[in-house]
Amino acid sequence: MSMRLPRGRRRSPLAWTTAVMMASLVVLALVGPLVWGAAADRPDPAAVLQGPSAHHPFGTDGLGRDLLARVLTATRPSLLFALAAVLLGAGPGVLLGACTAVLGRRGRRLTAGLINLLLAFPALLVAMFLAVVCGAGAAGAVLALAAAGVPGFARLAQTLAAGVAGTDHLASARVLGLRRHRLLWRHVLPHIAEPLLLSATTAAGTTLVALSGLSFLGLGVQPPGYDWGLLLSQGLDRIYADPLPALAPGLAVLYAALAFQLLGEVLAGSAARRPPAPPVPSPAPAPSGPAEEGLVLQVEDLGVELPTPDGTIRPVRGVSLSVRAGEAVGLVGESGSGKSLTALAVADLLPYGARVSRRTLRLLGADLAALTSRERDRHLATGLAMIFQNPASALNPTLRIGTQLTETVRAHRGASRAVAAAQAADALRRVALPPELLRARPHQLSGGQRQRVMIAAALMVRPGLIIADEPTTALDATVQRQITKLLTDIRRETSTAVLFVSHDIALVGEFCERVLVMYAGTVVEELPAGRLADGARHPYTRALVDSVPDLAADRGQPLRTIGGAPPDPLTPAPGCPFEPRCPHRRDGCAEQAPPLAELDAGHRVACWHPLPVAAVPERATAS
Ligand SMILES: Nc1ncnc2c1ncn2[C@@H]1O[C@H](COP(=O)(O)OP(=O)(O)OP(=O)(O)O)[C@@H](O)[C@H]1O
Repeated sequence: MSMRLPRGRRRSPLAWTTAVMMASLVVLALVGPLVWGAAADRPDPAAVLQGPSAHHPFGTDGLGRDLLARVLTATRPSLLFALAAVLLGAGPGVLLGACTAVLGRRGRRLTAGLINLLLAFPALLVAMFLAVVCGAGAAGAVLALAAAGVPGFARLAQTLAAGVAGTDHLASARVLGLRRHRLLWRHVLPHIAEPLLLSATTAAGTTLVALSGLSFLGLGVQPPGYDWGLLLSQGLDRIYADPLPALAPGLAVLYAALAFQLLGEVLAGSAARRPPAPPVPSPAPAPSGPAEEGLVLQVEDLGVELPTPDGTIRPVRGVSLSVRAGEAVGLVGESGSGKSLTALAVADLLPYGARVSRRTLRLLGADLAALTSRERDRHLATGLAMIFQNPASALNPTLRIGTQLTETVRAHRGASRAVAAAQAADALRRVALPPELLRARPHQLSGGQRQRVMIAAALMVRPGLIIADEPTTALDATVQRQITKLLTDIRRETSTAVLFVSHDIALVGEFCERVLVMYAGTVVEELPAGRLADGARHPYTRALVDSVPDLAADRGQPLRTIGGAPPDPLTPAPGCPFEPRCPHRRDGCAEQAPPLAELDAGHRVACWHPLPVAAVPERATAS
């Protein structure tokens, strides 16, 4: 986390003023008691309650002690007590709020309810009540203000953590099976630390004022100790005769509070904000069907339901797929066809609120539904790796590459730091990256290098299956080829299976051995990749293949697209979902959805009237 100011800010008058004010406070807090401490405590019966003079610029108090020395000396306790109250309040508050990003659904609800309940009590009243209960004194006042600050920090941390909860790198860390406390310390707190620190800075100013207020009311620091609040209260009796003994500590409080506010303001100008979104894994009930020999992944009748503001949608319906060891299976379809949700359902990474149904869900032979949630996490962590579309967001920007590569094997396989580092260096070499990159941070790498790092991270756990969700979409064509070649080499060398999710049917055709075509949440055709170009029998698959431009295409003509739009997931029609867009539709197609029927070995299609193999397809409407 960097708190350095941008060049412009560092030079701005506001930044300079803030720096000078903060520096003066720090210096006074450090040297004040050493330089003026003795004078501040030395009584002088001959100079009791004197007004300002050359010898005592702010006058003296009832025991003849020099008030300037006392105000300067009070800088240290005043600041220390305020900072202690902020830290003691921020610690539990931040933990309470941030843990909502890693807790299960129930835990998150309970925590959110608790935070809401705490926020219902006015902070200042709570502070005064607790100060009375704890008894007058500095410790009681600090604890009271700390307790009153907990709900505010908790709410802020909860809101910020909700933003982190939706990020790919937290999903990556989850799929690696990291325990909750690791997720919290490594993947949530570093990302929300900056705005929290800014908020704590500002809170230090308001807490200082509140603490002075408690001392002023006699509930805070007690004599013979003193802070600015107590000095203010002692000077108030004679404010009409000698205003300075009351004004000086009051101005000191104002000065310090302003310095903290400005510091927060200046730092906030350089802080980055992150967008929020709330996802978590979802449970899956009911036992799975029988295991099939040789399958790395066996999915039967998978369905996903999602609540939306307009009603519940079923973006994945009755999807069945299987992947064998070392095989590459492509999942292809237009945007919104349900590819990613299918992949996320397998990895137990669906968004919050999603409901999963399935007849069978087996990874490496194990029925995921039959495992306890801890066993399932562990099985997924060691059996499956996920590569996301955007390697920039899938890697944690605050951690070095080495840390990100090693943390899974250290957590799951108990590898020592040295062994894990050696394995990470090997993994980097296998993806053609120099081991020196272990010390680099994600921002120092190119997009292609980051995606190689993601693949290296996947290799570290030696998974049976890699799910690659649009792994090359964010990369240029050359790097795209390098990454798919790398995945092919890894697959051949290690027999790792790959489920390759992409909207690019040409790429899937090249990379995969088998292809499943999805439309409106269902699989409409499954066929060997080699038969895509001329053997596709579903009109939708044909249209997808035909929409791929080639070098021979006439550049004067518009690119071929599929006319019409996918069906509204809120109002699914009873018949074939592609019927309204299908150039080959016939009577009856709209009445009942066709089942996924086997045409010949390895080729299944969900169409009432599959296109004949030899037919020259009627091109989909150009639009
Ligand atoms: N969290 C969510 N809440 C509501 N609807 C969602 C959510 N996530 C996805 N959907 C909807 O579910 C459908 C399928 O989404 P999914 O991401 O699986 O599609 P996709 O085929 O992977 O598309 P893309 O290639 O654009 O990612 C889409 O209509 C999408 O709008």
